[in-house]
Amino acid sequence: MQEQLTIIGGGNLGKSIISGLVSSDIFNTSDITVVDKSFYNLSYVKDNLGVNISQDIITAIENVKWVILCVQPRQLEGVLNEIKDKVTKDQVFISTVTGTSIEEINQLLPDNKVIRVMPNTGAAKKLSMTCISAGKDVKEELAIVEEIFKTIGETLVIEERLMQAATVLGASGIAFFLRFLRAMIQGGIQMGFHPHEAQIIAVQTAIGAATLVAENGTHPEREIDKVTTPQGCTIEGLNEMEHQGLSSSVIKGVMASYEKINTIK
Ligand SMILES: NC(=O)C1=CN([C@@H]2O[C@H](COP(=O)(O)OP(=O)(O)OC[C@H]3O[C@@H](n4cnc5c(N)ncnc54)[C@H](O)[C@@H]3O)[C@@H](O)[C@H]2O)C=CC1
Ligand SMILES: O=C(O)[C@@H]1CCC=N1
Repeated sequence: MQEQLTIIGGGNLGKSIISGLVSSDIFNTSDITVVDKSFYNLSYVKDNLGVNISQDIITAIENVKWVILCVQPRQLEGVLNEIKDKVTKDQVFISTVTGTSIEEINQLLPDNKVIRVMPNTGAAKKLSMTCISAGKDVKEELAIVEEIFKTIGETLVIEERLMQAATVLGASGIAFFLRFLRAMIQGGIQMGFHPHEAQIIAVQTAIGAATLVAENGTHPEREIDKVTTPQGCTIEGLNEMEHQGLSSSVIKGVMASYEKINTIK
């Protein structure tokens, strides 16, 4: 793409998105700029990702078509107030900011098209799940944003009312799956593997499990049935996990996260 892209906020998610984008070829590296207050984050970006860096937010968005907002919810209002008198109508704002609606952003940037996206840190490996929503009048830009995020993983266009749920399932979901993975590794160590061996086995098994469902399109329980030999060790382990509340605690955790997200500002 010939146009330029600026990311405001080169923190955890910003760095993951940039890592993915520089290893895809949708933008030239020289057309990507990261602006951040933190020199520490900027020097990481410069040294490892090779894109332009800036601490001057106004200069960094000048003549740039696409602006990704990637700051924490509490930081967003300050950023929008800083730039609102300098933006031009043709600039499109792509917000990753949790819990902030398109309408709220349009209150400060009334003349700009705004698209909400919810990627995850898998973006760094081009394995993001990115949910996207936009208003009715932004069809053309929505298609381009889909194209951009498709280069760093899977995308799904959703209604904006589902953005909070997408955040919990798809973005926080990275942490939820990793906690389960950690528990598997701990079990492996207790059975006698060195931690690094347990990690190799658990990680590859997780990739295999997810790939079976992704590529076969089957329900997870169908793939579970293929593993559970009658009276075998798998069903013994699964039933004990359920007696201890595995599914129930995961669903309760997801819902606690969902309740919290509606209070974030
Ligand atoms: N970390 C994750 O996995 C995900 C985060 N999100 C959302 O993305 C947004 C960013 O999250 P993180 O990257 O985790 O936060 P972070 O705190 O790691 O990064 C935010 C960055 O913005 C910079 N910043 C703050 N105010 C600024 C300003 N006025 N001008 C320039 N730079 C400024 C900070 O220095 C920091 O580097 C949040 O709204 C978060 O809820 C969404 C999905 C996943
Ligand atoms: O924990 C958070 O609030 C953000 C949103 C999803 C991932 N990190």
